[in-house]
Amino acid sequence: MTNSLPIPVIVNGAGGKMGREVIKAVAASPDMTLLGAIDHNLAYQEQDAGTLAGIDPLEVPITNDREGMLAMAAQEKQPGVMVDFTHPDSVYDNIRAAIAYGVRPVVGTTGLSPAQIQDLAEFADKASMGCLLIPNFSIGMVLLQQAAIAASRYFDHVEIIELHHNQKADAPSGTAIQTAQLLAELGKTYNSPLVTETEKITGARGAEAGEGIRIHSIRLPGLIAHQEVIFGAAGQVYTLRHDTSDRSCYMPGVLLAIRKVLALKTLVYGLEKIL
Ligand SMILES: NC(=O)C1=CN([C@@H]2O[C@H](COP(=O)(O)OP(=O)(O)OC[C@H]3O[C@@H](n4cnc5c(N)ncnc54)[C@H](OP(=O)(O)O)[C@@H]3O)[C@@H](O)[C@H]2O)C=CC1
Ligand SMILES: O=C(O)C1=N[C@H](C(=O)O)C[C@H](O)C1
Repeated sequence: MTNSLPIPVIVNGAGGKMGREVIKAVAASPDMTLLGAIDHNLAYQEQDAGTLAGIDPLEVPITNDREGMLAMAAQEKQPGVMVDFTHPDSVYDNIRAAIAYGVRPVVGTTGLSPAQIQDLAEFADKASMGCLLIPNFSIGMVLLQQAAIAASRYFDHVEIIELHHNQKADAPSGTAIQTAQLLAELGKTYNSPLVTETEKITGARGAEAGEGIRIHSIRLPGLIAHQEVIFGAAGQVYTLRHDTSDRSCYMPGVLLAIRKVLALKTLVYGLEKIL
């Protein structure tokens, strides 16, 4: 039996689809306490985070005062964690602010550029602080990516299709970009063209994500988050597919990341690195 204090957690983007799930998951975790809930949407100000998430009140009012909340976390006996599910436009500033206050970021928000990630890695290094950037918190997606890496030894042709709800701000998805990176890092070039291709409508062949890998993004109401990695070779097609039917699938990964980030001293990218 351990008598260590619960991990103080701040949720940024608390009123959003993922923020509400995280509030429920943190509230149900005995080794964590919800210290604060941030959201810039004025409609949520002062609302109780628990009530908004659909559980019992937690006596944590939602605020848009990020600096005040981080300053409060910096006063805690235990190092705090900020879970960020906000927006591609704000996540970079949120991460820098958290690190500056000694609060460890666990980041699900996608859309950071490679230059921003590099800059944040240097910032975390200088501060000797852990920071987790996780494009996808579901175990199923890690397994799909591992299967794709295994398949790439035998297939030279691959394309990625990602399908999401139509409220998603960034395209392609962070997961699709990471999947393409994992395949590109294996040191081969895919999809050598057999003919000279002409796009009659720009974008018809998707976006080139490096080493010949193409990503196609679909946005429709009715979808949550889905990805296919399709390999082709003479006479056969091998399709890997992951479907999200409920955002609760991300929560075991989020809780694991909150626990793991405290022991890190650098920025780490990808759930597979902490499993
Ligand atoms: N890594 C993973 O496993 C997953 C990652 N995601 C990513 O997480 C992010 C959020 O997704 P989702 O919850 O669906 O999005 P939502 O739009 O449902 O939620 C985001 C919330 O954050 C608020 N917000 C936006 N900007 C700020 C800011 N600067 N400060 C504080 N609050 C802010 C929004 O308010 P308002 O609406 O008023 O702008 C909204 O309430 C996206 O980048 C998405 O791709 C999503 C699912 C899984
Ligand atoms: O916006 C979403 O919903 C999701 N975003 C992440 C991404 O961009 O990869 C993770 C998951 O696909 C859900």
